[in-house]
Amino acid sequence: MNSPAKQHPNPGQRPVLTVSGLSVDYEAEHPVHAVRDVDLVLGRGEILGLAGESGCGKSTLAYAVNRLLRPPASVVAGSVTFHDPGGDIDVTGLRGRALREFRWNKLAMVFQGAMNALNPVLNVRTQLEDVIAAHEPGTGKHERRKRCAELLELVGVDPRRLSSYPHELSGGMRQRVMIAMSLALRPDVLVMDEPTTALDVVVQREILAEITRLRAELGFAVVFITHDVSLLLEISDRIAIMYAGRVVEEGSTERLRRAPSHPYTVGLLNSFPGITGERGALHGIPGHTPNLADPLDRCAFAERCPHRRAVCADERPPLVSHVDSPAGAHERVACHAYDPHKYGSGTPASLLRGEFHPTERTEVNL
Ligand SMILES: Nc1ncnc2c1ncn2[C@@H]1O[C@H](COP(=O)(O)OP(=O)(O)OP(=O)(O)O)[C@@H](O)[C@H]1O
Repeated sequence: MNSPAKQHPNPGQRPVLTVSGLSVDYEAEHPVHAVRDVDLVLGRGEILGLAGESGCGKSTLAYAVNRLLRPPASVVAGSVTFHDPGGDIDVTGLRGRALREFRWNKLAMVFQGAMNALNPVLNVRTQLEDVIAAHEPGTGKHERRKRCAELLELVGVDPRRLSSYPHELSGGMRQRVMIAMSLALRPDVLVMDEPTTALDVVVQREILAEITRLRAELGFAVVFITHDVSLLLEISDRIAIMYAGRVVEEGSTERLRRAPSHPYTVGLLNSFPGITGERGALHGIPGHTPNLADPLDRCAFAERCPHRRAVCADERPPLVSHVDSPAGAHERVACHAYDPHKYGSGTPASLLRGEFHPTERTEVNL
C-alpha cells in the first residue's frame, strides 16, 4: 500500500467537483456520524457511482454536496469545491443568492422517489416553466415554451405531454420529466439519488440508457447513488463504495468488476443479480450495519467480515492506494488484509478471487 494521496480520477480529465474531508452529523443526544471524512473527486463528464447498504450515508452526502442539509444535520468538517471555468466555487460557503444561482445552474439533483415529487395539480409545462422562470427570469414566454418542448424531446417524451398532469403519466415518464427538469438549466453536475429504484427492470434499463445517452450528448458529470452495485457496473466510469459513513473502496468500474478488493465490496457484488440477467448463486451479507453514533475506531465492517483478524477490531484501516495501481489512478481501499505488516500474512486467496464465504469467519471478540 502507498500512503493516502489525493489523486485525480482520470489523468488528463479535469475535475468538476472535489469533496475534501467531508463529515456530517445528525445532532442528537448521541450524535449520528452519518458521513465521515469523505474525499471524492468527480471528473468533468464522468459518471461516478456511489453504492452501499441503506443507512451508510449516501443520501446525506448527496444532500451535503447540494447544500440541502437541514437541522439536525450539519457539516462538521471538510469542504465541497465546484471547479467552474470562471474559478473555484466554495460550495460549503455559499449563501443566499449565490447558493440559489449555483443550484440547478451548476449542480442539480434528482431525488430518491423523485417521480412522486411532481406537483399533482400542475401540468408538466407549468412545472418545467417554473424552473426556467425562477432561475432565468429574463426568458420570454415564447422562449420558455420552446425550451420546455425541447427538454421533453431530449428525454424521449412526446412534447404533447406538456399539457399532461403527473397522474396521466407512467412512472417511467414521470421520472423522465424529473430528469428533464434537472437538465433545464444545463448543469455541469447531476446528483441522482436512487433515480430508478421504484421502476420495473425494463423501464429502469431504459432510463439508465437515457442517462448515459444524455451524458454523452450534453457532457454533464453524474454522481449516481444506489444500493445496487450491479447496476453501477453497467453505467459508471468509476465507483465508490460507502460503509458506515466512509468510503471503503474506490476505483474504476473495470477494476471493481475484475478485482473488487474490500470484503464489503465483494459481499455487495455477491448480493445482487446482474442487471443483464446472468444467474449465479447470491449470498447476502449476514449481520447489520453498525450504529453510526458509535466512535467506530476499528474497522466498521469487522463484525461481518469473513477475513477479520485481531487488528481489524483494534484499528481502523486507512483508505490508501494500491501498491500496484498505475501512477495517478484513483484506486483506493481501506482494509488491513492488504497490509501484511498489520494482517500478519498475505491477502486471503478467496478474497482475491472475489468470493464471499461468511462461514470462513475467524472468531475475534469485538
Ligand atoms: N434526521 C435524522 N436524524 C438522525 N439520524 C438520521 C436522520 N436522517 C438520517 N439519519 C441517519 O443517518 C445515517 C445515514 O442515512 P442516509 O439516509 O444518508 O443513508 P443512505 O445510505 O442514503 O440510506 P438509504 O439508501 O436508505 O437512503 C443513517 O444511520 C440514518 O439513520
